[in-house]
Amino acid sequence: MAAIKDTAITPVATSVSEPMAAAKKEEKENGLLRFPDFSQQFGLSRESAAQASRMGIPHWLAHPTTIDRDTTVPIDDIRLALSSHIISRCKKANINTMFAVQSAVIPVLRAANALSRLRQHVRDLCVSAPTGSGKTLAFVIPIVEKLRTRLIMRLRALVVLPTKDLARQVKECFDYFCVGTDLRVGLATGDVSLIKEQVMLTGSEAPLAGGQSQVDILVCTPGRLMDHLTSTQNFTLQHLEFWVMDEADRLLSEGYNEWLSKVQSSIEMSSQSTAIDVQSIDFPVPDACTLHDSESKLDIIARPAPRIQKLLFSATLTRDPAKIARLKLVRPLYLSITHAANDSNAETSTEAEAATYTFPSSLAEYYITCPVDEKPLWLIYLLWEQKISGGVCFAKSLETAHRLAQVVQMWTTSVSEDMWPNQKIVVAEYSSDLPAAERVRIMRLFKQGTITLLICSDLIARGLDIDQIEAVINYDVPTHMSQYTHRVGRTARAGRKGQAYTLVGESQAFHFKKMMKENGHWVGYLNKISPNKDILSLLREQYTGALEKVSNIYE
Ligand SMILES: Nc1ncnc2c1ncn2[C@@H]1O[C@H](COP(=O)(O)OP(=O)(O)OP(=O)(O)O)[C@@H](O)[C@H]1O
Repeated sequence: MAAIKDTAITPVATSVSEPMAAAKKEEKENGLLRFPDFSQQFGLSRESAAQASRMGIPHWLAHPTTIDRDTTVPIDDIRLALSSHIISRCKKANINTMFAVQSAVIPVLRAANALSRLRQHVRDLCVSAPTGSGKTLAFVIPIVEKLRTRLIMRLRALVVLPTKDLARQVKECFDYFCVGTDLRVGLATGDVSLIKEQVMLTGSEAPLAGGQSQVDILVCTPGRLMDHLTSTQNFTLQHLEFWVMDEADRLLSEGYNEWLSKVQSSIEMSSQSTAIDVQSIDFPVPDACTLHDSESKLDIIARPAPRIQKLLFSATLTRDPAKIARLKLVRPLYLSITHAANDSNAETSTEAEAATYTFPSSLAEYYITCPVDEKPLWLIYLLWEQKISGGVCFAKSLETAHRLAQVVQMWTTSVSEDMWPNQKIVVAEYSSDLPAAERVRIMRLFKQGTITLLICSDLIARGLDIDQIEAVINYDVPTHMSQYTHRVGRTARAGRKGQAYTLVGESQAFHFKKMMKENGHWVGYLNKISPNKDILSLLREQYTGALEKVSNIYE
């Protein structure tokens, strides 16, 4: 997810292949009109496709349309069909080419929007693309393009994200591209009171049969969306055209069960309520349907509601058939940004097929094996030896993060300056327990470089887009590949270089290696660091002192 920044960003290396010789029928239907690299060149083998079908994975999900992650397209390429408004906003943010995911998704959405006003034919889209590959702009740009010429304000785009921080980030991105248009973007995350949000969303009018909206685009978290569906007067999804689920696999996971069915039923109810007998209308004309509109009341009410296009984005999209079925997708198209070299790095063909996780090409990955009970010492060793600044260190729980931060802090204060020529380590704990203002302060100091290492739980493991993160350290070994993917994805974003280090306890080494191998991400990806024993024993002395001080705090 991205806030648009003023700083120059180096895009990934350009490798636009020739347009395909002939647009196939299927591609035309998808809106994939003669676009580069859209062949099924890295699709599943026949064998694994058969296996997918045995597992109940639908055909479309087992056969993604794949796009090489190094594909880029200039922003003024005719196939993107971008307006001068969007092009100038892009240029202002130093965005001169579209990344692979944007090059793939934007034409599909632009084509779908252009083809029919009623959009009855539109296909739902599932997009899987590596962390930091630019998924946010892939939906922000086409939505703004579609809506920026609208006449009246209605809630037409709903963007749902799992956390407040991510929602705020995406809202900033929409705000940036909406500058110079009449579009209004709302944020509903519970950061302000429900009443304030209600006034922001729908005003304070008496109930209107068709609802009313003061925003065109709403970025929200699932919990707050449910609050508005149940208790906000005039809040309606009946005019919705886009429903984006970013970090979709998270939104479909156990903890987020209820919201999906609530939104689905709200949409179904409103689509039924549009099938009104037009002769019998005697309720007040809904504001959202008529104000400033050139169309007549009957036109609007009699017309079927536009079909909502569901857009799912994730770096680790679920292939669980049951979860996917709950979404009730219509003619879904699955776009997957992947990497041809996945195949060449994998040891075996089974590994190549298992390589469903794609990582940024600018990411270097390392691991270091160490005794579990000495992990803090080895973390300190890594910080020192690898000269890590701008680092984020992930621990498995808030408690571990808290204790670890204390040990490292004690250690940094107990070593003499001359042990650290030209290197300063300033550590801060960053946790959901901290008040929001304190988190903002810590993040500001981190961005300024005053704090060099953030120690946290998985709070910011997903989606967060911070340029200054140069390295990620897995202090606790991730238990799932998707957890590993999202954590390390906080660095090496948008083509920038980044490093990921994993501290693997000796007893965890077997499972870590197994997980990586099963996911086709071991040989050629993970590099082992062998420690310098002399330096380690030098550091051990101060470390023991720091440990004692922390133990005293707890006694
Ligand atoms: N075409 C582009 N040119 C230059 N920079 C870009 C481009 N597109 C996106 N970016 C920048 O790339 C960074 C990562 O983008 P974004 O946050 O959308 O990634 P993401 O794919 O959503 O990652 P994650 O899966 O971790 O959420 C952002 O800082 C964004 O501004």
